[in-house]
Parts: sequence; C-alpha cells; structure tokens
Amino acid sequence: MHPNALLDLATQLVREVQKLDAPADGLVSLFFRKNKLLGPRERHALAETTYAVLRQRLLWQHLAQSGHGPMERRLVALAWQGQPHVLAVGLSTDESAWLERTRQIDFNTLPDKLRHNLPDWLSNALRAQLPDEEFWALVKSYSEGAPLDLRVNTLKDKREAVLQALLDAGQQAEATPYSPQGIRVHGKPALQKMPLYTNGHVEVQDEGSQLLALLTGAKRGDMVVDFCAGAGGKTLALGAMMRNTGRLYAFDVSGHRLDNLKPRLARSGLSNVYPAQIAHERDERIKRLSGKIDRVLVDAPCSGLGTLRRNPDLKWRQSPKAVAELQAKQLAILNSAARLLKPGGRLVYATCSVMPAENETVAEQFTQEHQDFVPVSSADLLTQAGVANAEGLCNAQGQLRLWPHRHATDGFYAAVWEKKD
Ligand SMILES: C[S@@+](CC[C@H](N)C(=O)[O-])C[C@H]1O[C@@H](n2cnc3c(N)ncnc32)[C@H](O)[C@@H]1O
Repeated sequence: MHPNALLDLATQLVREVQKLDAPADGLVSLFFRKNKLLGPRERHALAETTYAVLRQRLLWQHLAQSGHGPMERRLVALAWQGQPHVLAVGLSTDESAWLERTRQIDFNTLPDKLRHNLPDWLSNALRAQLPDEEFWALVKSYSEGAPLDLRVNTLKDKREAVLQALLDAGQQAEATPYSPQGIRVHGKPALQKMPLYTNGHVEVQDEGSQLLALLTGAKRGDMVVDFCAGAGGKTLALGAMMRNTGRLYAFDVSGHRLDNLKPRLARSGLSNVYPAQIAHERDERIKRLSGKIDRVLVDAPCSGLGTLRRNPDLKWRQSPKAVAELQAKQLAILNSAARLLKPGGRLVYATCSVMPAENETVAEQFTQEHQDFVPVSSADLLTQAGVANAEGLCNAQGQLRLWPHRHATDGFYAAVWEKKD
C-alpha cells in the first residue's frame, strides 16, 4: 500500500480509537476486518502506532499543538511505529520539518504529567502506593508492552519438554520465575499455528493469572466454582490442577464470553468443566450449590488498571466513579460467592487492578463482615504450591500484590480466606 494511503488509514483508526467509547483492541480488530487489503506488516504498524498514541497521549497531544492539519494525522506522525520510509514518503516537506523539530526536544525536561501520561486521579493513586523511583519504573513498564506468557497444560505435557520443543523450533523462551507451569516467549511467534497450541499443550496466560489459579489449591476430586469465568483462562488452569476429576463449575453472566471457553476446553482435553450462564450473582444455581463447594475463585469484574501494558486505553476510559461502582459490585459478588463454600473450604478473591479501592478495601470489608471466614496468607499458600520467593509477591498482609515493574506480570491482586469448620 502506498505510504499516503497507509497514513490516511492510520489517521482514521486513531480517530476511531480516540473517541474512547469502546475497548481499543475491539476497535482495532473491527478496523482490520473492514480494511481487508492491509497486509500483516501494515496491520502491525497501524496497531502499534495506535497503542503508542494511547500510551503517551498527553505528550503527543502537547507536541501536536505546534503542527498543522488534522490532529489525528499529527498524532500518527509523532507516534509512528511502522517503517520509517512511510513517513519519509507520506509526509509533506512542512510536516517532515515539523516532526524533525519535535524530535529535538529533550522529553526529560518536560513536566511530569507529559512524562508519565496518566490522568491525575490515577497518578495520585499510584504515587500514594509507590516511592518515586518505583512510580517511574512502573510508568516505564507501561511503554514496554507485555511479554507472551504460556501455561503448560500439565494434563498433556511437562514444562521442561514444552520449553525444549520451543527452543528446538528456534523460539527464544525461558521458564517463568514464579509459576511452576509458566514459559515466557520472546518475540512474536505464530503460536496459533503451532501444534503445541492447537493440540492444547499450552495456553496463553500471564504468569500472574497462573499464580491466582494456584492460590485456590484446587485438587483431585474437589467441587470447585470459578465464579467469574469469562473465557475461562483460569478455569482451564483449575481443571488441570484437579487432574480432570471432580466437578468444576464455570459461571459468568456473559454467555458470549463463556462461548469463547468452548474451543479452549476442547483443546485442553478437560471433561470436568460445567460452564453455565447465570443471570446475576444471586442466581438460583448459586443458592442450590450453597455450602457444597471446596474452592471458589472470584476473578471479579474490575477496572483492569493492572493491565495498562496491554490495554493503555483503560487509563483514559476508567474514572474514580467507575472504580467506586465496581467496588460495590465486587463486594456483592464476593458476598454471594462466599455462600457456596462448605466448612474448611477456600475462597479466593482476585482482580487485575492496582487500585486499593478494588483490592485491600474490598477484602477488609469482607473480613469485617464475615467472622466465619479466616484470612489466609497468599505467601504461605504459594510457597506450598512450589512458588519461589513468594513473600516478594505479597503485600504486608500477605496478600498477592503483583506489579509489572517488579514482577514482569500484569498488576494482579488476590486475597484468600478459609471458611471455619
Ligand atoms: C476479570 S473477568 C474474568 C476473566 C476470566 N476469569 C479469565 O481468567 O479469563 C470478570 C468476569 O466477570 C463477569 N461478571 C460480571 N458480573 C458478574 C456477576 N455478577 N456474576 C458473575 N460473573 C460476572 C464478566 O462477564 C467477566 O467475564
């Protein structure tokens, strides 16, 4: 495609995504479905440029003020991630001269806000939790993107064997430092074409997610509920921990998300999973299973603010009001899910958020209101599950608290309780 046409399409895509009225990943996929002539390399350039605009939106908007022409075209020029010749050929002489002038600016001299590219409410919430140096390390991690983590399906294979197969196929990969089932792959392999993937030996799953599943301690013969199962990332991990025995209910209010679990289940070889759409957290099905379940995982709907490496649009699409609304929902779901547990059973509450309002605050309120649930240290449970240096993954209360800049995972949180006998 001619550079002019490619820059025009990039401008259109950035205009769509900048409306911030829908998740960026969905808008990018939709755009590619509508523009079938784009080749893989062009798609990559457009997607990466769009994400680069979102990641450093305040900086680019500030620099774009000095240029001419449509704002989105200026943002594309500033954040361009494709081949340099596209800009060299596609931009006018004036545009090229302007871009060159912006490149002379030393970004380190700019105000903090243009360097961290976060809305005030979010930077304040992060700074309240992290010393200055760590805050900037976190900001840096956001612009580096996320690695590709795989979880080995232990029903079908062993981590060492999968790792060797990947290395033999010329991939750069290594065992993840914490999860005993994890492999981190560098570069962008065509995973979906690999037999290891199509035959269900591996699934894509952030190392942090793998640790959440481990916290449940689900084992052979257990009755387990994955309350907010979605497309089943954690369901699959739980089913493998249970060695395909017992009964694993995968509940979600979204039938569409549960539908996405089906092909993954087929690949995984699991036959102990019972997906079921529920109307809400107080659905009749939940009442019927009350007091019968050994392990409940509540992977609650959350702001997703722990996933900014992958979803930079969320920092512009979320708000303090949305976080407060989510907190109320999270407590309602947790309270309802807790009723499922039998005495001695274990409850895990998890989010992919770094906001205390969705994490420690929810856990504290639950503990205060449920004298029959005793908090359990995630650090101890992870150590028992064979995770090295588990203390370093947890907050002062022993709850799992993962950070991209510290642990190279998404920002996950988990609190665990056991129901008194
Ligand atoms: C963080 S996502 C789950 C991700 C999933 N566990 C995984 O590992 O792929 C949260 C899920 O909660 C679901 N959800 C929202 N409200 C719910 C409710 N009241 N009861 C059960 N699930 C709910 C959403 O549809 C969404 O799929």
